[in-house]
Amino acid sequence: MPHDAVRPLLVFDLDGTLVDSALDLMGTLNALLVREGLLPVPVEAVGRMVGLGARVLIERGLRANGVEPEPARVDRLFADFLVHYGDNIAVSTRPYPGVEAALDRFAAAGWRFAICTNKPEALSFKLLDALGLTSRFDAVCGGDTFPVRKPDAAHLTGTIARVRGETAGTARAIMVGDSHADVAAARNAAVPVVGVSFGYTDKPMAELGPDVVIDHFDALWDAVAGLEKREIGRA
Ligand SMILES: O=C(O)COP(=O)(O)O
Ligand SMILES: [Mg+2]
Repeated sequence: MPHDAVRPLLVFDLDGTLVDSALDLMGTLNALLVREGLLPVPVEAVGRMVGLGARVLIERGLRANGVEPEPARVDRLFADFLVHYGDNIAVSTRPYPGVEAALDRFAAAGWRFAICTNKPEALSFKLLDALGLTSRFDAVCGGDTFPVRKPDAAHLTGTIARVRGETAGTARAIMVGDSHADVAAARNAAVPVVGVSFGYTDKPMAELGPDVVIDHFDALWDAVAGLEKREIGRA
C-alpha cells in the first residue's frame, strides 16, 4: 500500500449524500416550528432547505412561514435543534443503498475516507456512531469545525489536511456531494467532484456542474476511475 500522504482520498458530504436524513432533519425542524405556533414545512421541501447547516435550515423554516428570522430567535431555536435532533438523529436516517459495499471496495483498494459536512461536528459524529460508520473515516469535519464552511474551499482543504497533514496537498482527493455547496467548495479548492442525483438540491445535480453525476453508489467506482484517468492525463 502506498505511503499515507499519497493514498487516494474520498471526501463525502453527509446529509443527502451518504445518508438519507430528510425525515429526521425535517422532523426536528417541524417540531420546533409547531412549538413556535408556526406551520410545518413538507418533507419534500428538503431540497431547498438543507445544505448550509442547521442555522440556515431554521431560518428557511421561519421564512417559509413568512417570518423574518431574528438572530436571537434563531439562536434559541438552534439550541433547541441541537437537543431535539440529537435525540432523534437516527430514527429514520439510514445510509443510501450501496454505501457500505462501495466503502468496502474503495477501502480494499487503499482509499481513505473523510466527511466534510455543514452539519455541526458533534451531531455528525453522533449520527455516524448511531449508524456504526464512524471508524470508516479518518476525519469528520462539520460546519463548525473551521471558521468557514462549504462552499468555502478551506472547509474542504482543511478536511483533507486533517487526514494527510498540512503540507500534503489535494492530489488524488475527490469530493462526493449532493448540493451546490459541495460542487462549489470542490471547484473553489480545485478538487474533482462527483455529484449524486438522489440528494437534497433544488436544481438537478447535472445543472450544478459536477465532473460526473451518479444515480447510485454502485456507480461510484467507475465514476472515480474515470476522474483518476483524466487527472493522470492532465498531470
Ligand atoms: O446540515 C446541513 O444543512 C447540510 O449537511 P451536509 O453538508 O452534510 O449536506
Ligand atoms: Mg448534503
